[in-house]
Amino acid sequence: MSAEVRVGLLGLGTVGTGVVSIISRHQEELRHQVGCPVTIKKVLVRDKAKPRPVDVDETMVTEHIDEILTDEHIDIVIEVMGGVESTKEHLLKALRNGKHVVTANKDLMALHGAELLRVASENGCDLYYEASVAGGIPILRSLVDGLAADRITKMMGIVNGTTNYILTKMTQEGSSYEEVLKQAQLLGFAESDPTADVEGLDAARKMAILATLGFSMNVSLDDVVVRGISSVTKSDLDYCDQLGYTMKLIGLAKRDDGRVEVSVEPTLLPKEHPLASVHNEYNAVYVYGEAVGETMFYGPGAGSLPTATAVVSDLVSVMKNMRLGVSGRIVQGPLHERILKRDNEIDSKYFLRLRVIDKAGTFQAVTNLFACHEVSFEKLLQLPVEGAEVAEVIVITHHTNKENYEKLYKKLSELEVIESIESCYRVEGGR
Ligand SMILES: NC(=O)C1=CN([C@@H]2O[C@H](COP(=O)(O)OP(=O)(O)OC[C@H]3O[C@@H](n4cnc5c(N)ncnc54)[C@H](OP(=O)(O)O)[C@@H]3O)[C@@H](O)[C@H]2O)C=CC1
Ligand SMILES: N[C@@H](CC=O)C(=O)O
Ligand code: NA
Repeated sequence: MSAEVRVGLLGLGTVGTGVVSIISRHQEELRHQVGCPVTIKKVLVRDKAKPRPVDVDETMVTEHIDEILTDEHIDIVIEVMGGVESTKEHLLKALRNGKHVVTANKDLMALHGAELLRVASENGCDLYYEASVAGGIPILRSLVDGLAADRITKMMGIVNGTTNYILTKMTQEGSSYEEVLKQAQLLGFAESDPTADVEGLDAARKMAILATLGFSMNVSLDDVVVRGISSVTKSDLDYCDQLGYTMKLIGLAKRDDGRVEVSVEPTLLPKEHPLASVHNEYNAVYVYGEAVGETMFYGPGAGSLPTATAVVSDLVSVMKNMRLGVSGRIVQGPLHERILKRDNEIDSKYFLRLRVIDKAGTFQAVTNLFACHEVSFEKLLQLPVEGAEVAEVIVITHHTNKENYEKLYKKLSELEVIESIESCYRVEGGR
């Protein structure tokens, strides 16, 4: 190992500027841990002329990625620029050129993680990606190291900062969806195209990564059932509140008898549930292991310095491996075959908001359908709608399986006395 470790940084946006700042401010701590100074040698940006909030020597900044990927003096590439296909090619090139890689890119890891890890291993290189899931929370290393002895059966979490920020502000301050999304973008939480955040795809990518590591099986993005928050309304949030629930975008990965379900959807949690009090851009992941029982990991899931902490901590791991001569340790393939649960094996409670015609017999028609599908009520609320001959019926069901629920939903949508199904959500926690 040379007298200093030289880093090439791809990207100088929200996360990249955090990385520069931590490496410069915490140089003493870093040097103490790895035994030599850490230097950023080159930084890739799209537009050199753009003003930057951190001090970076102009001569270090380039718009040409090959100046980093082929520089034989660069030991480690940090990728915080985003992108999938071209970024994958760049990182493969870096690995084949013997450079270790640290990335925050969940889009890339969820789609091409297995290939990148294989190429890293073939080239004796490390590839770390802690920042890709739940920003500053050290969740991947907790699964891989801290809980290595256990068999994980459930992971449930808030893994997208932007949507949690939006739902928090809509619930607590009555702000509008559009207004809060703009704030989340300004604060640097949202992706460059925030569709991935609000439609649940960003969280789905993270859940695929978590399930792959936690369950030791190849869980792909296509295996994740995804629904975002863009259709959640203020009235839904008000009803949740009245019924004692909080709405969160919940990522769920469950394993029962070797079969798994992985989903991301807006979900009602009882207000006393530990995840219900995770607000703003904060994330939290609940992990259940057969031996350890319940554990919970909490922290900032997005933002410059928190995310950069995960990136620079990975950098420290890479440097320690270099010093010990154990870089590119054999990557273990998955232990288990990935078998998805069938719908009749997926168990949950559900919230339904129905707009019904307010006349005699309606209620009975609705309750009959529930009974026919073996779905029973845990909570039921009927409210007249002012100035209209309709009423709103809000139901929280007892536990049922997804197959029954979906059959019921279809029949409800065809029932004459139901004007519309305004909304439906999964309900977790509680009895
Ligand atoms: N923001 C966050 O809180 C978190 C982000 N991440 C992930 O980290 C990565 C970076 O996110 P973030 O910092 O927010 O993104 P930004 O959009 O803020 O920054 C991206 C940076 O990469 C540069 N860049 C992008 N594409 C290219 C390209 N083709 N060639 C050269 N330079 C390029 C941009 O250059 P220029 O400045 O000139 O435009 C910019 O400096 C993403 O993968 C994201 O998903 C992960 C966890 C949290
Ligand atoms: N856009 C993401 C950033 C971190 O992964 C989020 O909001 O969580
Ligand atoms: Na993390």
